[in-house]
Formats: sequence, structure tokens, C-alpha cells
Amino acid sequence: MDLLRFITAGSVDDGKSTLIGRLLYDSKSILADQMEAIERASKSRDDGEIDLALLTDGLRSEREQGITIDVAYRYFQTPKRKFIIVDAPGHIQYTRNMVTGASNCQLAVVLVDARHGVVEQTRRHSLIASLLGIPHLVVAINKMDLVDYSQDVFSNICIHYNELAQKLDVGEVTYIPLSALNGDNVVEKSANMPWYEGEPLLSYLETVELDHDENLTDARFPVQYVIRPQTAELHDYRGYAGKITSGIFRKGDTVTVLPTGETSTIDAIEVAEKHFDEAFAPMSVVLHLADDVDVSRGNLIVKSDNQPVVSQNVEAMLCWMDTKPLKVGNKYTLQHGTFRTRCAVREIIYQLNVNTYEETEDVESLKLNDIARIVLKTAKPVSFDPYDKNRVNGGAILIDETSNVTVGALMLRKEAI
Ligand SMILES: Nc1nc2c(ncn2[C@@H]2O[C@H](COP(=O)(O)OP(=O)(O)OP(=O)(O)O)[C@@H](O)[C@H]2O)c(=O)[nH]1
Repeated sequence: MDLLRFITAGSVDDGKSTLIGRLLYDSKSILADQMEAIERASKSRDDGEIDLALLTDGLRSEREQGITIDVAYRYFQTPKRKFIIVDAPGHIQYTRNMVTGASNCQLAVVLVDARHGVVEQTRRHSLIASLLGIPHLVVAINKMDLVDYSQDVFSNICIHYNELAQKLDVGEVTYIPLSALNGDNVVEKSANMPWYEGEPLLSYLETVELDHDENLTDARFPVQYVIRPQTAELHDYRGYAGKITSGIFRKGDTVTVLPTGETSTIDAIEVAEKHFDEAFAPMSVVLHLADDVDVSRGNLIVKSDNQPVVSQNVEAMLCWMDTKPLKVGNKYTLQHGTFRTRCAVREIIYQLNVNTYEETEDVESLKLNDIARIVLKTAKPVSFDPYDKNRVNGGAILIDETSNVTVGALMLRKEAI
């Protein structure tokens, strides 16, 4: 069964907790003891209704203990698919939370309160979803019960959002009118909105096509370990262990080791001591090469006829996640897959206004949650693909050298001149 990993984003009080609660409740993914606890807690309410937000928030506070970055993960399953909901709470540190949670999501649910329409947070969340290259976007227009389930209200928000989406590089956008509180169009199709011809949220989540999101073209294998047994009879054995992050490798393929550029062919592909003729992302394998080339941890093995950019000058979009500002000239560690190198901030090309999407030049420093296009100079060459072509091999992070904390998320774009 396949797995859909999605993030929910919305301003405080748009109804995110209620929506997640409703999804879990109506799809019967709540454990019996959790259900009893919620029913007990809800009894104290005047209307005696079950408070679905209690379920989500209860789980959230459990998960938050001891976690520095504020993202909670929730799992549920229907007969059709498994789901992981990445729940990034909507308060102040939203950019950082959303970036942290969303980088490997295939879908984002952006909540909009039907009474308020597109607001600042909607713009910010949509921008981040677009920067992170999330291929599917659901605009969930919630609290439709408070606007008399009006088709006009829904259509106006869709038109307004569409204008915004034009300015961004967002993938597929789907609009769903719903009431998380009453359950309209969450799991069951709503009788209150007969004018809506689309599916309820859950059926959309169950059926949205995910296969074409996989990058099967660029074969990329970051080396995690070199395996070199010391026993005499195995003295020829040398394998490279790691996880294929994209594409397909076959026995006999001509490959190049980056950044050195040495070339060889694949002699064998091994998974749990069995041999295979081919392997693809996201399999963990041991590759054997025909020649005794120099390979170490952090190197990238690729097919020779499809190579990434290899450069020490890298242009990237950056989400800054530290309270200490980033300044031009500052030095950090860049981590790209299994590869690490020191780097310096060469330039801030522009800073992006997260609400108007305008670009400001002549910026010398960035503060927490800022987004900018920058140039890094690295000590060793980085072997990367543009993020919009390959999310795994185009993503990287910046680490503070003294505290060892992740301070920035990078979407690598191209070689800088
Ligand atoms: N009328 C109506 N109220 C709703 C709906 N969805 C949520 N609410 C109410 O809106 C308020 C906020 O809902 P929450 O689910 O707590 O909001 P949230 O966005 O999850 O907030 P945080 O996750 O805590 O940031 C609560 O009082 C909900 O009962 C809806 O569809 N209709």
C-alpha cells in the first residue's frame, strides 16, 4: 500500500486541529482509549458535542515534549492508503516549522477560513509550499457553515487564490469547501453543498496520483559507507552502501563518482546479501564497481550519461531558521545528503517579501523566518541538481559550526557565476 505524506497549514483558529481530528475520527483511526478520554473531556462542554480539536491538540502536546522543533506527526490509514500528517502549528515560528515539516511532503493542505478568505498567512504558506516544490496543493476552505454554505463565497476565494497561485510556481491546486466542525466534505460528501461537484477531502487524499512525483530519471546514490572486509578470501570485496535517492541503477551501467569524476561500471547490486540486476529509489543497496576507484563517504555515484552540477559556487533559496542573523561573510557547514563541507555566504542576491512576493536587493543580513536568494562559496565542490528537478539532491541545510544546530534550509538552484 502506498503512503501519502502531507502537511496541514493555516492561521491560528482556521480549524486545523478540528480538521485533523475529524479526519482521524471519521476514518475511524482513533484508538478506543483515546476516544474515551476525548468523550470524557468533552462532557464538560455545554453542548455535549465531541471536541475534535482536543484530540489533535492532546496528541500534539504529547509529541512536543522534548522536541525542539515544533512539528508533530500523525499516522492513519484507510483501506486505500497510509497517511502521515505533518502538523506544523500555526503560531509565530511558522516558517521554520513548515519548512522543517514539509520538505519531503507530497501534498499540502492550506486552510482558509471562509469568512476571511485569503490572508497574509495563506500567502506565506503558499509561498513556502511553492519553494519546497510540493507537487499537490489543496486549498481547504473551511467553516462553510458560517457563510451559509454559499457557493459565491467559495468561488470568490477560488478566484482570489488563483491570482496568487499564478505568481507562484505551485503544482496542481484543488479547492474543497468544507466544514471541519460538522464534517461536510471531510470524509463524507456534504448534502449542504450540492453545488460542489468535486470529491470530499479524504477521497481526494486517497486517490491523488503520486507515481509521477517520483524522479526516475536522475540516478543518484550518495555513499554512506565503504565496506571493505579484512578477511583474506574477501580481499577483493569492496562495496559502497547507501540509499538510492532518485532514479534507477542497473548492473553494467557506466557510472561516475563525484566530485572526483572517476568512471567505472556497476559489477553487482546487493540488497541484504542477495544480488539484483537493478535497483531504484528509495532502496538501500550495496553497489560494487568493476574498478578500484577512490570512493569515500559523501561522494555521489551517478550514471555517467546524466550528471548533476558540480561546483563550489552555489546559488540557492534559503529559509533562515535561527534567531542569530545570517550575515554576508558568515561561515557555516553545508550538509548535502551524506556530504559535508564548510562554506561562506558570498552574497544575498535578494530577499523575498513573504506577503507580497516582492524582491528586495541590497540586503546584508537575514533574520529568523526570512527567505532569500543567496550565493555560497564552498570549500569542497557540491554535486547537486536544481531543486525543482530533484528535491532530494537539490536540498541541503546549513549548520552552525559552534552549536551544531540546523540554522537554514536550502533549495539549491544553479551554479553561481
Ligand atoms: N463553525 C465552525 N467552526 C469551526 C470549524 N472548524 C473549526 N471551528 C472552530 O474554530 C475554532 C478553532 O479551531 P481549531 O481546530 O482549534 O483551530 P486551529 O487552526 O487548529 O488552531 P491551532 O491548531 O491551535 O493553531 C474552534 O472553536 C473550532 O470549533 C468549522 O468548520 N465551522
